[in-house]
Amino acid sequence: MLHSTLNTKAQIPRLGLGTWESKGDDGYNAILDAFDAGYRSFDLAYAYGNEEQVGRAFKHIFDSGKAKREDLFITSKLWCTVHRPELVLPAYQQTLKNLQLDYLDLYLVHWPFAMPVGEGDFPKDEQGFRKTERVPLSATWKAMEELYEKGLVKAIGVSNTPVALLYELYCGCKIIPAVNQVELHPFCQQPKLVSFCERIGVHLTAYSPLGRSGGSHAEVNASTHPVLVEIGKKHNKSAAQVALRWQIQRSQNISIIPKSTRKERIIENISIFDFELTPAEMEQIAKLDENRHVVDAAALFNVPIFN
Ligand SMILES: NC(=O)C1=CN([C@@H]2O[C@H](COP(=O)(O)OP(=O)(O)OC[C@H]3O[C@@H](n4cnc5c(N)ncnc54)[C@H](OP(=O)(O)O)[C@@H]3O)[C@@H](O)[C@H]2O)C=CC1
Ligand SMILES: O=C1CO[C@H](CO)[C@@H](O)[C@@H]1O
Repeated sequence: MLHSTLNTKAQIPRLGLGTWESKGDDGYNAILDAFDAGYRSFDLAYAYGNEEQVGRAFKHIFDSGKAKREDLFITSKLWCTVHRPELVLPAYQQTLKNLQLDYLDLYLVHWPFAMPVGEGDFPKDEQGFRKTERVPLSATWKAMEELYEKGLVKAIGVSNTPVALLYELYCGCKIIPAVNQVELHPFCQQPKLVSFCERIGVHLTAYSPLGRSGGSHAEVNASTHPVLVEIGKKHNKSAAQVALRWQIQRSQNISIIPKSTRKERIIENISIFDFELTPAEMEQIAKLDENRHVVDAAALFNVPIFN
């Protein structure tokens, strides 16, 4: 497995397993199937509501003697309802407990917006948007820095953080985020964010790298797009594999976390390290960018700072 080096000097695998909507037995089995297929990085979040079964799957792997904790790179995320600084350490400890782990390799602030505590995980305002609360990202970040400085977590980072907010944080913080996890796929390439993160040494993890495979937006389906299908035919690979390989070649500073709970796709998605796209093919894919997001932050939070 290829790795990128984070600004903490830790090595992050270029490919990991996404787990949003990996629920119940499917979620449990996906972790085991991915481990057997060679995945060593796993992207989790409190908000995915599956920490219990994911944690059981890790325990099974460790108990079987097939891997030690240090062989895996495990990421999870601080949810929006616990951004108040005094809630960050308890939230981290709760996640560790749910996952039956002693530490995380990477803990991310899931969104740069806070939501009020005590009203459930997804409080809504009268208009149906996620209800926000005024907690500055810098205050939450200070509490994240404390986790890192106490040695409780190996690296800290952010997610869904656009250039302006990231720059503000970067200028004022003690510990520069190791990672910004954002939406990146052929139809949403975010070139300015990619080059800015490279410049300031913040690694990018590409979420929804298949454009959710048309899950919620049929028009951004990386597993059926004709240009990707055609390129794939030349390499005897699927369109999904071409979309994933493109990100591996696009920048050394990007890792990808495709999600699947189907064993054959879990294997398909990691089988991208035995072929190479030509410069002309890379160029063809670069032209597919439409800045089309499947996760629309403004629609979720009613905070139009993104596009
Ligand atoms: N930080 C954040 O705010 C966010 C983080 N994420 C993270 O990123 C991960 C990946 O993103 P996600 O939104 O899940 O979307 P992906 O782009 O990874 O697409 C997942 C969808 O594609 C299908 N799929 C997977 N592999 C293939 C394939 N080879 N061919 C065809 N279809 C395929 C899956 O179905 P099936 O399972 O049936 O195979 C699933 O419906 C998430 O799971 C999560 O961990 C995602 C969104 C936001
Ligand atoms: O991580 C996530 C998975 O997808 C959700 C729905 O689009 C996002 O809101 C969330 O940030």
